[in-house]
Amino acid sequence: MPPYHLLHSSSLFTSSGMASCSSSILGVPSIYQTHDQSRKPTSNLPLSFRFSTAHNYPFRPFSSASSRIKHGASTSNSFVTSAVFTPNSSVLSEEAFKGLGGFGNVSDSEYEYSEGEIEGVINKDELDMTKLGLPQRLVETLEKRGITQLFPIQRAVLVPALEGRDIIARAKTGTGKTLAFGIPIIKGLDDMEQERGSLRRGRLPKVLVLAPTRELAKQVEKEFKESAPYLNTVCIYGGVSYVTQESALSRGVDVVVGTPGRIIDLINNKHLKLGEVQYLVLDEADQMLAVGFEEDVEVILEKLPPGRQSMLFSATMPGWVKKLARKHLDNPLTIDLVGDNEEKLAEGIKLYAIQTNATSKRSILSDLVTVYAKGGKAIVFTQTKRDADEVSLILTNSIASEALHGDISQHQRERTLNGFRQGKFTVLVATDVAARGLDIPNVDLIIHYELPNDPETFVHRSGRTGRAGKLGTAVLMFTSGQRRTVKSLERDVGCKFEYISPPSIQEVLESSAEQVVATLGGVHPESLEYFTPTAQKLMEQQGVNALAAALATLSGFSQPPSSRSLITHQQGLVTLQFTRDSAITRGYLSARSVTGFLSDVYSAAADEIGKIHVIADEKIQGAVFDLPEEIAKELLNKELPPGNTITKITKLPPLQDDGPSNDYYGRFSNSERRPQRGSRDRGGFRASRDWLDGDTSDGFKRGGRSGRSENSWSKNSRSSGSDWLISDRRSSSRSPSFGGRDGYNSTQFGGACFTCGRTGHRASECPSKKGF
Ligand SMILES: Nc1ncnc2c1ncn2[C@@H]1O[C@H](COP(=O)(O)OP(=O)(O)OP(=O)(O)O)[C@@H](O)[C@H]1O
Repeated sequence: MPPYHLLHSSSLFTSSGMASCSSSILGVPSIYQTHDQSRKPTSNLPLSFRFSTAHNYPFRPFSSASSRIKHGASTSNSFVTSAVFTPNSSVLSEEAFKGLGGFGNVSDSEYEYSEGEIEGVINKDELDMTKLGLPQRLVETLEKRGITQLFPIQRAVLVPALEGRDIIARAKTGTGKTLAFGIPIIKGLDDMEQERGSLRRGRLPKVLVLAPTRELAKQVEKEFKESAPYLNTVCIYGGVSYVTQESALSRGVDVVVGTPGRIIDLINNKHLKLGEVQYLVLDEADQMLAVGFEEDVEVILEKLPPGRQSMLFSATMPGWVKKLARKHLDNPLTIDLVGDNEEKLAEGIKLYAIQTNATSKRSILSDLVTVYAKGGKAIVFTQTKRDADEVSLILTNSIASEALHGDISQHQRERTLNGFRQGKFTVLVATDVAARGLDIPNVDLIIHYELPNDPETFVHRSGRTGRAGKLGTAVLMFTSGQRRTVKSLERDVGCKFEYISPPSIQEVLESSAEQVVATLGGVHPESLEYFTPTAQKLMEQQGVNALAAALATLSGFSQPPSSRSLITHQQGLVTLQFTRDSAITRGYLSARSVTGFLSDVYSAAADEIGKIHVIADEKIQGAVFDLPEEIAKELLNKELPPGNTITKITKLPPLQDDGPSNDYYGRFSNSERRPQRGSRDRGGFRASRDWLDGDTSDGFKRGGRSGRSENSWSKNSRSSGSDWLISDRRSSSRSPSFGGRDGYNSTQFGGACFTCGRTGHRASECPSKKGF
């Protein structure tokens, strides 16, 4: 048997090693039985893996980018097939795909395969749950949940995991990592049970899964319980009574899933004994570090018996995770379905970015939810617990919403999440504690109400939608000062945003009406009978207006929507466009000349005007600006000198400065009370530590956030990470959530005077005007 290039933890990703190449371990008719030196890849690929959209795979792993098999050079002592299959530039050991088709043992070359070449090679049966030699009862429970075919990460992990290999793996969000370790473990337990007879009372756990958050732990527990209800799975986490967990353990247990703090407590009080653990899973290992669990994890790992099998799932590979892997994993195989260069987000997530400011973002938020979630579920991510509460409260006026963060009791958090899962309310406003691992089916929209702290958080937040192959939308809200950070984000994550404007009133009304129409479809026919006579009478009397009135009321628009600025989206303002005929008036149009013009026509308008934006079109001399509704109405009625026009517009033309340059333009940004810098609870990981394992007595002592993780999975992200931090820091000083400039006076005019150009007073109060 020739040696194969494997990805080892000893060098963590580069060294070579020996591997056996067993076949048909799952009863899969394997094309790849041995590494035959004589086989060479040709256009008839020996490697086979088919990812066809017809099978509804969670992402297009091997299709969009060319997929590569790298064949390494012969070494002096042996021929090394560096058969690293790189779907979408992912690094994936050949070992992981044993049984899926042969990697030829070939000469020193590299092959690029097109989508067409890759497709059509793998045998579909190789992903079919019924044909993998899995326990029948597992196949049946999975089938009942609609899980009939392996997802790529599950297929990649399955064979080596069943062979007993230690594994380090990563895959994109929502691609089924839980079952990737769950299926082989359940099969392993099933085999053990067959050998040893029925499961005895008081038995010690064979499986330990460590998760960084309670919610994630509960989810993994759920996945095990739903897939193998015949096993006893116990979830151990803080914030709830010890008694239930202790008695569950004493009854005998197969799988323990939990957060490190409570697990340590139960080990210490001797209710949890790890002496028979045969499988260890470290889920979201990098997150353990981020939330300060590293010490606990190390203590737990020391207590596990040697010879167990370990699997480590991690989105990034900070030094601590590498060290952990080196110390506690045995010659692990690395499976990376994300890769360095390609997009880190799961396929099917459409990304939008919208520039907002402190004043407008709340009103824009509810419109974004209306237009982009279309009545489905949405999660809004805020930076702080306080923001989560406030935003949820404000949204509740128009859309049913609840907040979720670490200050909410464990029981309430579970109620909230269940309510959201069941569709009792449609918008969850959460801090980043909900960013990782939460698997809530059919979340249509993610809104980043505040920029995430780092690219990984962006990926994980966004990954709460577009799960298991479904489509989803994520919208990033940012201020003008954060543009650079948004660009860094695109670079780091390998994604592209489509920049959008706030939804227009028309779009909001249309979406609301569509949602009402969808709800109408759910009215029970028997209920209809009660209302039909009245409906008929109304139709006779009012025709289509009757229906329109019903739609308007149900949409929450029984009163016409108030006007809204197209520039700031603030209610009660109207955006007007001023143009002058360049044939009549020569010269450059400036903001000051617009104010001057307005002063002559209607001075109240000049006094009340917000920031003036000059139109970016060489052929048009014009500008747009906001005015309060009443003043705008008056102005529109004024007679203007020939060659000048003022109109109310419904769509913004391209503007020279691309919208407001900071959060302090014109009087209209003053209306919102701004909290003082420092008075905010910054939330973040440290503050959210109690969410994770809140029952531990030492609270945050174990370290909280241990600094930003270095990311060795991605060469790019390390270098650009510092960019990110720099731009983030820079932007945070301007961030609306921290109140902007120190000493900001909420009653003071924040814009520049259009007469003299100085800040701090309006044109009407301009000292220089007195001399006119
Ligand atoms: N083979 C499959 N077929 C259909 N659905 C599946 C399959 N495997 C997993 N799922 C479902 O896909 C969803 C996402 O799975 P899971 O939560 O394990 O993803 P994940 O990769 O761990 O995501 P994250 O990185 O966000 O934690 C779950 O609802 C799960 O039940």
